[in-house]
Amino acid sequence: MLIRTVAHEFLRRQGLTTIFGNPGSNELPFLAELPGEFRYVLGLHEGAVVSMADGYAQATGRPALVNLHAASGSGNAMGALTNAVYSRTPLVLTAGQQVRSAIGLEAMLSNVDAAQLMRPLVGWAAEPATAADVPRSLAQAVFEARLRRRPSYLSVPYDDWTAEADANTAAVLDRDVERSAHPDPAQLDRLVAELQAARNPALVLGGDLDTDGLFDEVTALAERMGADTWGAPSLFRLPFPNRHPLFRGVLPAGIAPIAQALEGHDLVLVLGAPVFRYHQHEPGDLLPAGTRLVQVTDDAEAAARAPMGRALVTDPGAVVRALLKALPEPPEQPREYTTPATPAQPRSDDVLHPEQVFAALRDTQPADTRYVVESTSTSRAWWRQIDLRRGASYFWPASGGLGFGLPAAVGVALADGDRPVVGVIGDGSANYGITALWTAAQHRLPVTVVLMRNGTYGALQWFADLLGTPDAPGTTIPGMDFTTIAEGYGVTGVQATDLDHLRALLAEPTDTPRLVQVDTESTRL
Ligand SMILES: Cc1ncc(Cn2c(C)c(CCOP(=O)(O)OP(=O)(O)O)sc2=O)c(N)n1
Ligand SMILES: [Ca+2]
Repeated sequence: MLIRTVAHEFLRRQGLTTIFGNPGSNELPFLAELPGEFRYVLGLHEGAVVSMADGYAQATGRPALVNLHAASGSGNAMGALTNAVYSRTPLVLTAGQQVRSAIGLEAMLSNVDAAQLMRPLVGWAAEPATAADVPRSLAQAVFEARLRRRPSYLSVPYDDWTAEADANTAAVLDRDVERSAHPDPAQLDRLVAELQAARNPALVLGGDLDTDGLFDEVTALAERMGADTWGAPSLFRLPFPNRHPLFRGVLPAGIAPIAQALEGHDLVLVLGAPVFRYHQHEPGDLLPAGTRLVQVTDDAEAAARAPMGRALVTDPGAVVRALLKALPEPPEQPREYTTPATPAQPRSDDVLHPEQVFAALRDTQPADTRYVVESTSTSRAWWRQIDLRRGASYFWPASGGLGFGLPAAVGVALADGDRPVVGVIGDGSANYGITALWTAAQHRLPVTVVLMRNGTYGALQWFADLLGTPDAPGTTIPGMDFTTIAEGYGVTGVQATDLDHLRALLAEPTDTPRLVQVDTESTRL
């Protein structure tokens, strides 16, 4: 039996039969003789490949397999990989390497120090010392990704795949690794006592809770506590209904504004989030005077690096379920969802305000739509208008690395055809993952891309104001027409001419990929 055969069989048993990739000659010996259950999703750039896999893994809730080309391909993947690191997506990255005898003399396509290239982004990286160790190393890459909830990377010299496997090599086929982490009863008792003693506790909820499928339990916990509930700053998934009467918004990503937002709360319970994913530097007090913070996360590194508070490293889901058991039921309260504000109007009549676009999506798209959003200056408008009441409804680039949105929308659509998928993509962001349109066309995916064309890197213009650098160059991007770019990749492109036309376009269901371009006013974060 060949090493390749053992590797394919191990991947099949682990359910890793969808390969997101862009191949070079080094990868062909791995991709040969794939069993029938496998499918290969070709992306035209490694950034798009990784972000498609990221969206797919987040939507399926399982690891996803990626196959990249040596150094050039792996290097192209790094930007997209930063998002997968912070959304804690268990991607298994494999990459082809030159034949063993040619690596040292740096023949073409040698990845000279393959494992080193991908650190510190990946949680684990290796290149097996012998062909016989390839299947075990592949298994380790899979288990490391799952256990660390962080991408892993394995580089394999391409002459290894056709080496003969021995009985020990094949032993890996029966392996599996599980982990369970439950809080200690004393830790729980202490947390319950703190919550019951708190005068005015607040909840801060992180994207990990939605990744873990805890949307409904967390909503029940907030109602049980009757607590003001916030989304964690730089939120990459929505773990709570954003129009729920207890929802106070997504915390701003600045030190001082977070402390201001939490004013009046004597205890802040952070679930499934780092403390905190700050962004713009707005120095100030970390917390209001007298406020205590408790963080519950299974991300030990996030717990270790927090600048304040106490952390409990355990499964947040286990804590949520335990608190639901321990805290008394409140009197029945009507759950009156909040009504969106009237959408803001643009300053000129040849563009729409982003709030008008988002209100149109809210009013026309099915309630179970999944949104993949990468439009960096319109977040305030987004949360003022959208109404999301289900889990796995919102995906955002977790490290802020652009190029996630368009490919991830394709990956989410590939994962689950039961829920409609809409990408809300800025005209700047679109360019970093634009090739994913081609993959969407090839797979005839029913995904809608709303292309927000404001002719600027709007978020950077906001930062330029904040940083006092209004004269910085490189923040305007005029003259692009994504309807023709989309057509060039095989996707129908339509220009929305006004609000009524946009609403009519969005109200039409689609069974093929389409891009709807809308001219919008450049707004501030
Ligand atoms: C890979 C990459 N390159 C550059 C940036 C820097 N950047 C850039 C270039 C932004 C502007 C995005 O423009 P957009 O058109 O997508 O959205 P807005 O106009 O709404 O800001 S926001 C931001 O952080 C980034 N985050 N990631
Ligand atoms: Ca823009």
